[in-house]
Amino acid sequence: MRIVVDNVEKRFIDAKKHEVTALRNINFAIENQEFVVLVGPSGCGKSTLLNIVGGLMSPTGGEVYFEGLSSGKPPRLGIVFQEIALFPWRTVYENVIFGLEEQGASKKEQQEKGKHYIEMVGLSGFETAFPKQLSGGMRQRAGIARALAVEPDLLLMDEPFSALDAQTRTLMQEELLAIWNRTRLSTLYVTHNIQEAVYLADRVIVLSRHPGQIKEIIKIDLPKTGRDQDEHRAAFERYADQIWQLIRHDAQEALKEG
Ligand SMILES: Nc1ncnc2c1ncn2[C@@H]1O[C@H](COP(=O)(O)OP(=O)(O)OP(=O)(O)O)[C@@H](O)[C@H]1O
Repeated sequence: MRIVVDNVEKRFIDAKKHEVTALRNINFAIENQEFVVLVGPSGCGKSTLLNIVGGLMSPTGGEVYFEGLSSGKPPRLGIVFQEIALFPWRTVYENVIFGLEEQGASKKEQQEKGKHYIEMVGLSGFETAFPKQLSGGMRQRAGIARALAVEPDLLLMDEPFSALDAQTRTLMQEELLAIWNRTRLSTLYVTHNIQEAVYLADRVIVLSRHPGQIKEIIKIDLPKTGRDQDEHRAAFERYADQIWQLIRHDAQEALKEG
C-alpha cells in the first residue's frame, strides 16, 4: 500500500483568534514497506501532519489517500504516541489484544496474535502484569505490540521514545528496527532527534516552521541493519549534519519564541 499526501494544508485559529497556518504545500508519498521519518524544530507541525495522515484530524486543504487497498476498505492504522495510553485496568495481554477485539477477531486469533506480538516486543512472561507494574520502556513495548497486533497498513509513531531515559531509548530504537525488519510495515515516525531519524529512516522529511513546509526530503542510503557500526559512521554523521544544518536556524528561532 502507498500513502499519498497531496497538497495538504492546515490552518488553525489560535487563542487570540488569529489564523495560524501550521502546514502548507505538503506533498509526499510513503511507499509500501517504507519507513519515513518527519523531523523539524518544535512547533513546525510534525504532530499535526501525523494526525492528518492518521485521519485523527482533517486538513483544511488537500487530501491524504491510500493506494492499493481493496475498494471501500478503510486502512488499518497502528498508532503509538509518546505517552502510551495503556488501559490501567487491563493486563499487558488484554491491552495488546484490544484492537483485535474491536475488529471482532475470534478468541483464537486474539490469542495467537497476542502471544506472537508480545513475544516480538520481548514481553513474554509479563502477559498478566498491569501497566503500573512495568517500567517506562516496557510500557512502550506493550503499546508497540498493541499497535502491531492489528497488523496495520500503516504504523504511525509520534515521539514514541522521547519520555524514556537515553539508554532505554537507544535500546528501544534497536528493538524497533529489529521488529521493523521482521514486519516491514509502512511507517510514519515523528521525532525531534536527528540521530534517531538517521538510524531508523529510509527517508527523512525535514520540515521548516511558520508555516510548516517541506524543506527537503533526504534518502538515507545506508543498510537497514548495522548503521551504527564503524564502517558507516562517517556517512551517518554526514547525514545527521546535513539535517541539522537544515533545521538549525528554525530551531534557534523556536527557542527564542519559547
Ligand atoms: N488545536 C490547535 N489550535 C491552534 N493551534 C494549533 C493547534 N494544534 C497545533 N497548533 C499550532 O500548529 C503548529 C504546529 O503544532 P504541532 O504540535 O503539530 O508541531 P510539532 O512540530 O509537533 O511540535 P513539537 O515538536 O513541539 O511537538 C504550532 O504553531 C501550534 O501552536
